Amino acid sequence: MTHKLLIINPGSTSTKVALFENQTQVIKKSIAHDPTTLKQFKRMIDQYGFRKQAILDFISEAGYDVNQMTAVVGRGGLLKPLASGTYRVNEAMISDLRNAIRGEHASNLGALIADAIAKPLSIPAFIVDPVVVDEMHDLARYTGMKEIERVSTFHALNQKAVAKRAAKDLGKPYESLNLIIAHLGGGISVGSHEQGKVIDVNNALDGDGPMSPERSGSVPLGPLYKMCFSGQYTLEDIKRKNYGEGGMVAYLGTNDGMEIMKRIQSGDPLATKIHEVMCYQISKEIGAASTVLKGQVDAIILTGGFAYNKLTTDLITSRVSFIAPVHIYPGEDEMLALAEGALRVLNQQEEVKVYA
Ligand SMILES: Nc1ncnc2c1ncn2[C@@H]1O[C@H](COP(=O)(O)OP(=O)(O)OP(=O)(O)O)[C@@H](O)[C@H]1O
Ligand SMILES: CCCC(=O)O
Repeated sequence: MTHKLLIINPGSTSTKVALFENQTQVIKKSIAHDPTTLKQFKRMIDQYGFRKQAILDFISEAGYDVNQMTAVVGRGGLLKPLASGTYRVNEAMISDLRNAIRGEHASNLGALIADAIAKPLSIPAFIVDPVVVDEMHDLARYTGMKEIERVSTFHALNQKAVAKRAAKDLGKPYESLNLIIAHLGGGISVGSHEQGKVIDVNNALDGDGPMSPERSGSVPLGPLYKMCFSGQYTLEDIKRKNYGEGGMVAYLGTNDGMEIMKRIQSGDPLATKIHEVMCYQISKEIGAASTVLKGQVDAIILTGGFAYNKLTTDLITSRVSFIAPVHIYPGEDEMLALAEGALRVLNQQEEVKVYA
């Protein structure tokens, strides 16, 4: 049987859309959203109608009929912590995403839009490996502040997909390998994969880990709380410094890796320095992950948009290759990973999970 899948992957600056016939991608587009248009929406949920219409317009302009779809699959958002897998979109999930119970993130729109398209067609809507997949071991959950617990929030979909691809290339089951996977995107997460489980990972959304193109990563607490109580900043100002206007954006005014590379090539000393700092911090996080895995590391994998850039991967490799061989899987496999997650359930190779 041929399953016709509509795949929806909302990101901070774009919505990626694809149609799949079983595992074959028929069309794909990354619909870029103008940052000034997005800024008009106060909350993420306010972008729902705008993004849904952009998806439907793309499908009809490409000459396809949404009525022919047999399932819709969205990227999963900030839900309660979950086991890895494929989940049917249900009312509990819709309600938690609408109320942003774990915060605002573009991926919250994946299930909402998938459900809105699927429901009138009486076809199922799914999410796969949302950003809250939680396989962390107990030790990783503690901080030094009793009131604050570490939670697992990372690029679970791409990390899991790339891990399985790398395992195949290494000729071993994912469940038999120890891998460190660094996703280098707009946000950065470094996961310690121990025999098929991500037992520790920095929280890519919450000021934890290395700086990224648009996030601050960890900063010393003392100066931060002085800033918070100085009266000079609102909570929103501080949040933006951590997320959206931190990292490369704070120092260089852009989160665009290509632009930063151009500046480096033209000899810009600040761009060169800040890029090196980001690579240094990523390498430190990889070093920390190697201790989580007690030095038993089969491979280090660099993935995400910045992994396309040789200067970035060379700088990181020069610091971490003593730990394990470094493999580069640039970009992301998220659309295929979403399609495959739905197909495993539709073809009854895996049981669909229920969000409660
Ligand atoms: N060839 C390249 N050289 C340098 N940087 C690049 C290249 N290609 C993409 N990038 C940068 O990678 C980043 C985006 O990566 P990616 O597409 O993985 O992230 P995203 O999907 O926007 O966010 P996230 O991965 O955090 O969800 C951007 O800063 C982009 O400019
Ligand atoms: C938390 C993973 C997704 C992101 O960095 O935006």
